[in-house]
Amino acid sequence: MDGVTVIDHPLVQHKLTIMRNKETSTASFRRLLREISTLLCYEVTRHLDLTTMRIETPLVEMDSPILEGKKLVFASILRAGNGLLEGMLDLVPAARVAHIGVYRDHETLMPVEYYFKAPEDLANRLVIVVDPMLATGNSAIAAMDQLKKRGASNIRFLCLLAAPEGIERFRAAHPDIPIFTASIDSHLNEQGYIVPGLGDAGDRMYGTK
Ligand SMILES: O=P(O)(O)OC[C@H]1O[C@H](OP(=O)(O)OP(=O)(O)O)[C@H](O)[C@@H]1O
Ligand SMILES: O=c1cc[nH]c(=O)[nH]1
Ligand SMILES: [Mg+2]
Repeated sequence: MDGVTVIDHPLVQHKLTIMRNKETSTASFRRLLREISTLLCYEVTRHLDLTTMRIETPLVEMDSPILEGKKLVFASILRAGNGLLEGMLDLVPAARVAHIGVYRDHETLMPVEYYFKAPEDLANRLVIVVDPMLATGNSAIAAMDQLKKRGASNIRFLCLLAAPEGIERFRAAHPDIPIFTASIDSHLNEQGYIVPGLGDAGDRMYGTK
């Protein structure tokens, strides 16, 4: 699918299967989400620009490649995005962080925005937005709208599961933003849940249901 990268690494798929299993405990689900996010982070950052740093090895001086971590922003769509965020920060501790509070109204499936805090000068940074679920796409689209309103123009979206309906809507609204996901699932059910899916990611992470 155009603009969508499916991260089908065996370790990712193995962990995802355990997360989908309804018998998996809250503690295990949270740990797996953190583990899987480091693997997904590896792929979503694959093409990042490097600069060089002059260092001395025990033998010689050299210009060695280094990431400009401060130029990177990880933006978590609350709440469930925080599960991905933690593993990403394990790998890139110097990244800056944005929090975007959005939940979807269970009746209308429309996004309700309640919080936004991001580093300044988003225009000069790569923003990687994380949320485990892309269902209707409404929450992610709202988050991207907010980031663009504040100047962000170089954005990527990382999720764990995506529904075809959400991908289509997201790509129509934000064709410039590539999507990275571990799976494109079958469809959305009448309540807007991804099938086969893994249920409500936030509730499974935090044990709120
Ligand atoms: O693509 P959509 O149809 O908008 O659905 C996806 C959104 O739903 C979930 O969040 P939820 O609204 O359950 O909030 P929570 O993370 O606070 O539980 C998920 O983490 C996404 O943000
Ligand atoms: O299946 C879904 C859809 C939206 N949000 C979730 O957490 N799960
Ligand atoms: Mg949410």
